[in-house]
Amino acid sequence: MIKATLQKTLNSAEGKMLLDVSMDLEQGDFVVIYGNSGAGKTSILRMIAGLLLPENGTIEVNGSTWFHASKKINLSPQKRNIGIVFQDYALFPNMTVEENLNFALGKNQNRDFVEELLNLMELENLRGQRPQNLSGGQQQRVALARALVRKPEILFLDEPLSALDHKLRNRLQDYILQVHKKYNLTTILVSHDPGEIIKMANRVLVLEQGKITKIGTPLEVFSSKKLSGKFQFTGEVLAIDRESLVSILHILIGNNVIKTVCSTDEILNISAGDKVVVASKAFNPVVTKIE
Ligand SMILES: Nc1ncnc2c1ncn2[C@@H]1O[C@H](COP(=O)(O)OP(=O)(O)OP(=O)(O)O)[C@@H](O)[C@H]1O
Repeated sequence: MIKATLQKTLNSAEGKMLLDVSMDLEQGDFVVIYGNSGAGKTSILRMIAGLLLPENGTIEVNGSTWFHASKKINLSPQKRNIGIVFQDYALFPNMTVEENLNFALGKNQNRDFVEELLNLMELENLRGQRPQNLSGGQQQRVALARALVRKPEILFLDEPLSALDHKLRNRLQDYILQVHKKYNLTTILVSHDPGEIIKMANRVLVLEQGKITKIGTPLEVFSSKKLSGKFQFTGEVLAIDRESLVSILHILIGNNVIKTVCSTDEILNISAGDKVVVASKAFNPVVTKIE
């Protein structure tokens, strides 16, 4: 269980911004922090990890106090058992895959766990390779395995998949879900991708200007009651052909682009690049076998 109350004044592009959040996460939760660039998502992770000092607040993890401003308790990052994966893999370039993992082992820790992770992440055949010889997806699997070597209770993923193409993202998401369940982790992911969030998370915290403005399941957060339909997909608007009465939206859903006709009034506040939910009640789809 993670209980945290955090306050810190950050310097945003528009001037000072007070980050002021409270969260109460259960063991085994898969939580996403969702919000605009600069909202303070990474700062929250860094504070819980002990890499950024809050001005005020408390952090309690599974009954032990990691940070308590007024009691002057502040555990060092090394004593906070968290695995972290960032977007930019951050692997040691002069070490092989296996050496990168061994380097993260604790003093008295058994090497068997490195073997288990190499096996689980399907990295055995790459164990002797240096990072520069690996694809982005392979490097990120190594980074994920390395983050787990110390058997953390908590896994932080700060947009780890945003540099990968769609297919690789999907595969990596499956690896992440697998380790999250297998090791009963409490996972916090920073993501901008509603599709990814719906697939992975059981809870979403929406962060705006340093404050949590919404908490809920992914569907509660990304779809309104008005949109409750038999089918709901999340996607990204690629382009809009606006006509006088109707407009055609080109929406990327997974690997597919769909075109949908909307009344021009209905989509006045939507532009290319927006994330949207597409819902429908009124049709019965035809399902045809393709393989
Ligand atoms: N140590 C710090 N002291 C003061 N301000 C900081 C500090 N670190 C970051 N900031 C500022 O706090 C704001 C929030 O940064 P943060 O990286 O947490 O945002 P974010 O939501 O993760 O954004 P992005 O999605 O772009 O990564 C930014 O304006 C940043 O410049």
